Amino acid sequence: MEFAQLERMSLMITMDDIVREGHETLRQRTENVTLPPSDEDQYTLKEMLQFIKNSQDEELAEQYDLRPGVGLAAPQIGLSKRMMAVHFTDANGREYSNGYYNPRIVSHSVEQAYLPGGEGCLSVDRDVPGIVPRHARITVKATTLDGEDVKIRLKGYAACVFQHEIDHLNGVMFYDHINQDDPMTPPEGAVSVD
Ligand SMILES: O=CN(O)C[C@@H](CC1CCCC1)C(=O)N1NCCC[C@H]1C(=O)Nc1ccccn1
Ligand code: NI
Repeated sequence: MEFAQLERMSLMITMDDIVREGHETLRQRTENVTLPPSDEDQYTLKEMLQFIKNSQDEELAEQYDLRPGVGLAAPQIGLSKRMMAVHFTDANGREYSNGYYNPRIVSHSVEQAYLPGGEGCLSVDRDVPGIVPRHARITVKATTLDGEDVKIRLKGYAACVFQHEIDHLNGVMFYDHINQDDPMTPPEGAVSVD
């Protein structure tokens, strides 16, 4: 591998690598990743997962000025590819920490859910108040960082996080879902996620 590629490969992701609103990749549909993934795609997805972990480490977040996050999608680092990473523990103490290629929602509940405090985004440097209606339960098929084809059933906070990330892969931002006429009123029958 030539030096330039090695040099690019050795850099950790910081906030400087995260594109903000107005950058075209945030509004593009991404292309599927060809599997098995190239060394470069594998390295990138590993770095995306590492960024999320680093962002939740107080010392590293302080040292590198990272905004704590629980998920990251490739368009947020200017890469129009169907890749995302998550690292968080849900209210039941279940841990989610992995990178995914070509995640897709294969089924979902009619029932809706929402995070009571609304949502934010590392690519959005402003508060956008409002309820973001999500599917309360989803089933996701994807290939993990380790190359395993998985089918995951998600509900609650985890379902919201995965939907937020998969939205990015389709050029959708969280505020696209907010009801402009009545942003703070949850849709009929929607449940709040604790
Ligand atoms: O596309 C991905 N993103 O834009 C990062 C987002 C993803 C979440 C937003 C709502 C559901 C998924 C993200 O993580 N945030 N949004 C902006 C600031 C806060 C931050 C967050 O929620 N941090 C956090 C850290 C530790 C524990 C709990 N929360
Ligand atoms: Ni986001």
